[in-house]
Amino acid sequence: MSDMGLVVVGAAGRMGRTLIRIVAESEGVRLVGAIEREGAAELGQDAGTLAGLPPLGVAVSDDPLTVFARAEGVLDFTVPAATVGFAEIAAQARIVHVIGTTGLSADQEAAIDAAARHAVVVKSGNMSLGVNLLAGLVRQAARALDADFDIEILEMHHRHKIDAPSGTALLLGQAAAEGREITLADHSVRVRDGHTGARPRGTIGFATLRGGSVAGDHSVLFAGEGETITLSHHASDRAIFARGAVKAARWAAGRKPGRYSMADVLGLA
Ligand SMILES: NC(=O)C1=CN([C@@H]2O[C@H](COP(=O)(O)OP(=O)(O)OC[C@H]3O[C@@H](n4cnc5c(N)ncnc54)[C@H](OP(=O)(O)O)[C@@H]3O)[C@@H](O)[C@H]2O)C=CC1
Ligand SMILES: O=C(O)C1=N[C@H](C(=O)O)C[C@H](O)C1
Repeated sequence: MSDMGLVVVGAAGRMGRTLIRIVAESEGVRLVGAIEREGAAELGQDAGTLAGLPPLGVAVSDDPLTVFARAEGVLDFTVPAATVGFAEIAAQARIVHVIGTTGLSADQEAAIDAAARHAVVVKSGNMSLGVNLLAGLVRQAARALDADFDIEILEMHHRHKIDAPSGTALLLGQAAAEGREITLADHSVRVRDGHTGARPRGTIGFATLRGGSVAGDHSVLFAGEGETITLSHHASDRAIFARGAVKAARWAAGRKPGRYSMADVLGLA
């Protein structure tokens, strides 16, 4: 079987460069395209050079329509509006779309659902094995502990991150809500400021820290009377997300159109 041809969009970004490196060193896949937005300084550069590797013979382009036509999958860690556009083009080309982008609105999520009627989409707020395993543990703990245990989700990321709470924090919140058999949207507290009053029982709180170069730290606290259980994940290298994305693309190849999660890919669903 020939290697799966992958395109990295947002090629010059933190994740884009990491993805190019991981695709180049992974078995069963090869880089066939690298996309940046119109006007980007990196257009025309070799994708390998951009990622700190020897040249790969793939020039960065701003023409996804042409590049997707010669690919079997797209790895997309960009921004929500760009991801919605790429989803339409990937669906037209009937190729796998692996989406790591976070911070999509409800309307943007609906656009991804629409694209997934025609193409295989794997979307997750976190592509690492560790976080997806953690989500299962959080679900289990939330099922075992009643609302006497307050659930709080704490995340910290680098100073450049533009969305909050992180996609991972929301994924972990969703897992906790499922364990408790409640709806996250009706129980989440995402902001606290000033005279807030006492904590409403049964809510799931989110706290966001931003600073430095932190790749992604998440903790879920179950705080009871006299004891607190903390479940945590610490990312020290973005390669964990990129390896997960490559795994997802390979898993998705040849599947029925639809929207899948990383838990599906890892057999944790
Ligand atoms: N699910 C997961 O496991 C993970 C998800 N993420 C998510 O991935 C996303 C990207 O993160 P990160 O790499 O740190 O961000 P960066 O800002 O470093 O990278 C995003 C890249 O996308 C480019 N871009 C923006 N619009 C377009 C467009 N229309 N066409 C092509 N390229 C475009 C940006 O270019 P420019 O800067 O010139 O605008 C930039 O190079 C975030 O949403 C983040 O939360 C990150 C890590 C793991
Ligand atoms: O922006 C990032 O960097 C990350 N974003 C994802 C998120 O929003 O959870 C995943 C990871 O934590 C890194």
